[in-house]
Amino acid sequence: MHRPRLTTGERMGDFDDINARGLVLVGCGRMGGAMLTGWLARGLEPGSATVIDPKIADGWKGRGLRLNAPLPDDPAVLVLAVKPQMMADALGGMPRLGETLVISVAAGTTIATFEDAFPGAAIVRVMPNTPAAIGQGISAMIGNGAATEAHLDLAETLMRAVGRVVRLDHEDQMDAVTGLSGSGPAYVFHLIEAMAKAGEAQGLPPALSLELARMTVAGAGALAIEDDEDPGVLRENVTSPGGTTAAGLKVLMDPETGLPPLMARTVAAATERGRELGRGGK
Ligand SMILES: NC(=O)C1=CN([C@@H]2O[C@H](COP(=O)(O)OP(=O)(O)OC[C@H]3O[C@@H](n4cnc5c(N)ncnc54)[C@H](OP(=O)(O)O)[C@@H]3O)[C@@H](O)[C@H]2O)C=CC1
Ligand SMILES: O=C(O)[C@@H]1CCC=N1
Repeated sequence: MHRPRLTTGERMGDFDDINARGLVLVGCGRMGGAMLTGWLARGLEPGSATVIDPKIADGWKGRGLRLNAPLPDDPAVLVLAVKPQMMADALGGMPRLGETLVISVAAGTTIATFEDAFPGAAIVRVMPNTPAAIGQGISAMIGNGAATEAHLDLAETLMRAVGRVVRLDHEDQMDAVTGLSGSGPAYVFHLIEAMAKAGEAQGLPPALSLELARMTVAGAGALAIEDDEDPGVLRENVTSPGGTTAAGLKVLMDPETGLPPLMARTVAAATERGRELGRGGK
């Protein structure tokens, strides 16, 4: 099975340069907050992190972070984690930075937009996902022409602190990545909801049905990683000839009405929305 290059795990020492020069995080909501949690757990010194967010959540206060403080002159990295629709505002407030690597995790917003805002800067566009909050994310990244291997390694160090990392060949893959793995956790959570409802429809109590659905998705996901086996083989391992799974999959895998065409439309819609946001859509 073809697998892209994946890296995971990180040594504490890899934050040395970031701790010395500083990290700036602009936008500390769901995604920025998830990443910051992982970085602090992996060796980012709180006093090296300047966090800019006008409505910073109370949970971040009193932890030694530099909250809404003046930016350092030449931080190692500036991470932009505001909504694409807020990006122009956020960029408008940025001072000129020295040799700082600029990382954006925003859906849609293109490298060209950041090149206009930070002429000559090394820029890495990253698409993470929220399982980063528990170190189980997957991030895809691509750099601009000014981003050296050292810049890409620095971005990878940060993203490896919150999960696995894949490098893309072209920026135009980023919208499909967003539609698949960036948005994907929401699809999986909805799968849990739909399975739980389906169990209820067959007479199970709601709490029991939700527990069965949640652990089934979590366990199957963990097995898919641990076993390193093609998911089709894992599926066949569950499917006894003439058994219950075969009866269920006949419905789920129907090429006209089953999950494949539905998932194709789902990922296509999310991908197209990423493209729209990239064109400046609101
Ligand atoms: N959530 C996800 O699963 C993923 C999100 N992303 C990307 O991450 C980015 C952030 O998304 P998410 O974390 O969900 O959004 P959130 O709204 O949770 O977080 C964004 C934060 O930025 C704050 N903010 C708004 N404007 C500014 C500004 N000018 N300067 C500093 N902070 C500002 C917001 O404050 P306020 O609420 O007051 O506006 C908010 O706290 C988006 O670009 C999204 O595409 C990428 C992958 C996955
Ligand atoms: O919904 C969004 O636009 C963001 C990007 C990927 C996940 N959340």
